[in-house]
Amino acid sequence: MTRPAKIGAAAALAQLEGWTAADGKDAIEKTYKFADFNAAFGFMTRVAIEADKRDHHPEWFNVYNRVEVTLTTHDADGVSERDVQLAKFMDGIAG
Ligand SMILES: C[C@H](O)[C@H](O)[C@H]1CNC2=NC(N)=NC(=O)C2=N1
Repeated sequence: MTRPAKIGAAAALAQLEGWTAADGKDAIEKTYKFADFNAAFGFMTRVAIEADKRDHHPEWFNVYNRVEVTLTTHDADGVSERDVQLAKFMDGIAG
């Protein structure tokens, strides 16, 4: 796989809805809320399988029905198009 280019949080946010820039590092964040833990963990499971296929993984934190996600690309030292694509996948299945 080729090394991804850094596009930066601002360029990523221009292509997304409901995401914000992280404090202190070049990353994008979103908090998803689901009906209950089952729905939240179902979302995480679907994302986990897709993320592993892409070899591009989220930083995330879950309590009950809430999933806080941070996306960045270590190889790019910031946000890349891979983060935009994973964010769009997450938004597409979050319902
Ligand atoms: C060694 C491993 O393939 C790399 O660390 C991959 C894995 N998953 C990754 N996920 C994310 N979000 N960013 C990366 O730079 C990244 N790099």
